[in-house]
Amino acid sequence: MYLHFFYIKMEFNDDYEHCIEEVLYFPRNVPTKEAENLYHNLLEGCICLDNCTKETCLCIEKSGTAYKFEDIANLETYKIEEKESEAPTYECSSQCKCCEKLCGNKLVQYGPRLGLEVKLCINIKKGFGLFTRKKLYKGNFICEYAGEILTNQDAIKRFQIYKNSGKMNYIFCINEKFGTETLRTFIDPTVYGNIGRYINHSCCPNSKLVVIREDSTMPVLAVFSKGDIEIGSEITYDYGDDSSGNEEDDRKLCFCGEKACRKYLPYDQSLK
Ligand SMILES: C[S@@+](CC[C@H](N)C(=O)[O-])C[C@H]1O[C@@H](n2cnc3c(N)ncnc32)[C@H](O)[C@@H]1O
Repeated sequence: MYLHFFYIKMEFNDDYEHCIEEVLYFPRNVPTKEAENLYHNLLEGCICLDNCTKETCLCIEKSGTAYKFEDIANLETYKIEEKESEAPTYECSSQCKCCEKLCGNKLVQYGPRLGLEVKLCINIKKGFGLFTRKKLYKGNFICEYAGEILTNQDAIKRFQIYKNSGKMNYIFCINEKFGTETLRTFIDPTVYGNIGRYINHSCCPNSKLVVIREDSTMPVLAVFSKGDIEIGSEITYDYGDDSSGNEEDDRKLCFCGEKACRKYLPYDQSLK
């Protein structure tokens, strides 16, 4: 009886809603019909008999790092380690043989942490933003950036439609390098998405993006804190390196308010 109680995992509970009616809450990525076949390959899982460790687990070995935690049963205590390579982090999944409750290599798949809040930013030109009502520590998982997964062609088409109708851009392109190949994945939470869609850009951000893989080759984009984040702070990450150009090139002004502001929001030239 005591053991049973000890092993109950305090899972995150994805009970957020959108504050905008026309947006539908989708907790995880969903490929469109056109993109469905891009990610049909299942990944090999681990064969750990009980808990997963750096020494035994194939998924942790592929990642190069493991999550650190004070309490395996409390996901709020989990932290991602810094790693030198930009290789994805492989979480254990339905393909693995390890024991669900004893595995410390599952985090992002349980959904966003509690205590996040969507509200209008003080500078209303930024629109809504995502804020935390709880203190976060360096390496804590915040939420996924989930939405529809698009083909390259659809991403270009939709980007133009959104731009011509004066809408904000939510399409995010993940660029992953595998040797000489670059894999580009487009996530669009404009209509179907989760709470991650409200995260604004900052030129001096408090969070970063990490690419995760679970049971398939479809990437999952996860937001982790870069340092400690105080109660009430807005969660931000850097949308990308390319802040070149000017308003004549349709560049949007950045209102992050940081001293080191690069003046324009980063822009993905390939969607132009
Ligand atoms: C992913 S959405 C972020 C959430 C958005 N603010 C909202 O109200 O839903 C990206 C859009 O937010 C706005 N945005 C994000 N960061 C900004 C910043 N630092 N300065 C100005 N606008 C920003 C831009 O319009 C951008 O296209």
